Amino acid sequence: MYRLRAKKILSQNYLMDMNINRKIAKHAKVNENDWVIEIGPGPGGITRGILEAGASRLDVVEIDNRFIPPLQHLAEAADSRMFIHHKDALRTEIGDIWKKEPNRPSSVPWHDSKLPQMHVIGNLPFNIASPLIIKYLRDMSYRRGVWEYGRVPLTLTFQLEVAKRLCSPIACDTRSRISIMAQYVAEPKLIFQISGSCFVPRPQVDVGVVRFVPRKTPLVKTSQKYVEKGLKTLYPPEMENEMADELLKKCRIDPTTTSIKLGMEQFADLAEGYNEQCIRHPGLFLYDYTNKQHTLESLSKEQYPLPPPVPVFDSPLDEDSEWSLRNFNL
Ligand SMILES: C[S@@+](CC[C@H](N)C(=O)[O-])C[C@H]1O[C@@H](n2cnc3c(N)ncnc32)[C@H](O)[C@@H]1O
Repeated sequence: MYRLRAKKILSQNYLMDMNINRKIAKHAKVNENDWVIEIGPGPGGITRGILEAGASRLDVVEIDNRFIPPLQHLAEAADSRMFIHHKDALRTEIGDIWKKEPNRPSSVPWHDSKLPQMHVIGNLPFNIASPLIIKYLRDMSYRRGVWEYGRVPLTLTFQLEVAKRLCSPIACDTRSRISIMAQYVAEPKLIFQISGSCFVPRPQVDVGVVRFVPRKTPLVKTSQKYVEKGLKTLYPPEMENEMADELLKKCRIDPTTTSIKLGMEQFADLAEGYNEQCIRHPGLFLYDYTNKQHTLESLSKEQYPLPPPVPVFDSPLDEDSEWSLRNFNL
């Protein structure tokens, strides 16, 4: 009706099959009276699926002005349930969309088994999928944005290879840093796959739909102590000041910040920097501050005094991810 063509620069691959659009809404577990934010609605296929599932409010964030008229058309038919935000999702704080809405569903404490009646859903453009998921995982770990309201589930599409990495179990060659970043704060599940042939135009890859349910408590325990204090326990007393200081400087982390304030990318930097120190100081990797008998010298004579090599996978994520370890000259 609107004679729209896909723009390659916006990675537009539309899902025109309403059975799949309904399936996404169903597997995202959208129920009557839920509130939903959809990222990148495009011509509105999934949008219809969400409205049909009975969402009582749907906010869509779309960057391409060509889609605004058809979305308005849909909004008119949706009995005041749908609101359009003509914006760039990467620059939009989605938590602000509902901030001033007095009738929004009740917030649910993070430790509660129940989830809030809210969802974030999107068939994302592949070129914004990586930065957006990093942003949302970070917001989840800080419990900010929509995650201020509780453990709001997030259902997003990714190219299948990335979806597999996000959900990868251990000891699998799909396991990568993004698996840890996602699984530390959420339980991501690859809920179903969509063949590339279901999209218009057809992308070169298949697609995985991933549902992230935030964990009640992150798996990595954090404390309110200064981060420097915790780091020092990684080293024998004679080198703790120098090594902790070096690591924090390289990662550009304030020593008096608390570990709860560190984002996942800073944890990744610390892990990588510590690994590098362990390679420079054989035996350090085996050091355990609770075992006072061990010295660095005795540990360096053990059979495996160095950390195991870090496996390297070619990943499209490595190229554009903002948390690459630029600080280190390894
Ligand atoms: C892969 S298409 C999917 C469209 C629709 N959801 C579907 O399934 O048919 C991605 C959509 O996201 C939109 N988009 C791209 N970059 C965006 C951004 N930064 N913020 C918001 N929307 C964006 C595109 O204009 C396009 O409509």
